[in-house]
Amino acid sequence: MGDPAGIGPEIIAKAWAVRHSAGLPPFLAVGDARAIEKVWDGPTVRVSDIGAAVAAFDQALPILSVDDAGEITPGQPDVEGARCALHALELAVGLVRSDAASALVTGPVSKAQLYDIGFTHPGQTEFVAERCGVAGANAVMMLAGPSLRVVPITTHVPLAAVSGLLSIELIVAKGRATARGLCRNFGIEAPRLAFAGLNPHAGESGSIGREEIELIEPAIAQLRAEGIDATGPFAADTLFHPRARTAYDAVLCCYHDQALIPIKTLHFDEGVNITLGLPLVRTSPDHGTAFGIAGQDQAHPGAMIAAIAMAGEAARRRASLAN
Ligand SMILES: NC(=O)C1=CN([C@@H]2O[C@H](COP(=O)(O)OP(=O)(O)OC[C@H]3O[C@@H](n4cnc5c(N)ncnc54)[C@H](O)[C@@H]3O)[C@@H](O)[C@H]2O)C=CC1
Ligand SMILES: NCC(=O)COP(=O)(O)O
Repeated sequence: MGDPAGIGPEIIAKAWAVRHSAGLPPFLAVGDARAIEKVWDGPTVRVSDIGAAVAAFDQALPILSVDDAGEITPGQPDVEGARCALHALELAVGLVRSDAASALVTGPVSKAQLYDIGFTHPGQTEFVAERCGVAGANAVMMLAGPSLRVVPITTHVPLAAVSGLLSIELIVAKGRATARGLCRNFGIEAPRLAFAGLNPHAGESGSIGREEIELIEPAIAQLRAEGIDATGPFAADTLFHPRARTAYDAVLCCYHDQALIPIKTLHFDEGVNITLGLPLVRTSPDHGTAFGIAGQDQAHPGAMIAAIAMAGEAARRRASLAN
């Protein structure tokens, strides 16, 4: 459910309300049931296992309730809410890791609130990866919309640290995991990866920065030697217009905003955050807690609906690959 004071509860309820027209697979919410009941007056049912959730899904939104969020006031996050969000995340990861559920869809959490309670991971991506025993470099944050998929190679780090964090090994690891993830989760058999440069004009042959020559080009060469269709580095400013987007299946970007500005500009109400490289399927709406509108019935559920739909499709595709 994410932070109980954010818009997570509302968009889950709104997704349930359109479950038939959106063709969503059965799902249950994990979190404090009161957070949903405060912002929505539709039918809910508290369940204690997945079987009960599936049986109830048609009639009411099933909730595996973690009743420990304290006083919940939409728009006003606090420490108890952050602890409840983390507790719910841990429970939900366990349900999927144990195969009781087929996929994990996380709600938006407040990173600042989580850091305040001692959360040491940059985000939920790295937390879930660790719980699955996957090294951070091999877990890929992909943001996907109908006409664009992007991957930030570095994620929640200060911009000033990006250049020092980029390495040939990291770029190759992200490229490999992205190619494999596009195949397993999206059914793209020979994915085309484009790499963005870090510097203006992709470094202008080294005169505006050397990361392209020293790091990105050698990484692309290594990926190509492994049979992966990797191209670039391209100047980031001309990578996202409609014609450019027909030439690749995903763009790997050097830092967070280089990737997230184009996807949120194009697909804010339908963007999905999917973690590649995990043994399980994890998706999330590609937006945050939106505390400023929580509890006001203003939250658009589109990205949550798309995240649930993508999780269902990826789980089905992976199951068919395994058989
Ligand atoms: N996957 C996750 O858990 C994510 C969590 N966050 C967290 O969210 C918190 C707030 O971050 P912000 O940068 O303010 O981003 P945000 O996405 O929460 O809000 C940015 C703007 O978009 C609006 N907005 C967001 N989702 C909306 C929706 N579904 N319908 C209508 N309007 C919507 C908000 O009202 C606000 O004006 C931060 O603490 C951040 O850590 C941010 C991104 C992803
Ligand atoms: N901006 C994307 C984002 O914050 C995703 O974070 P998380 O899914 O790793 O928690």
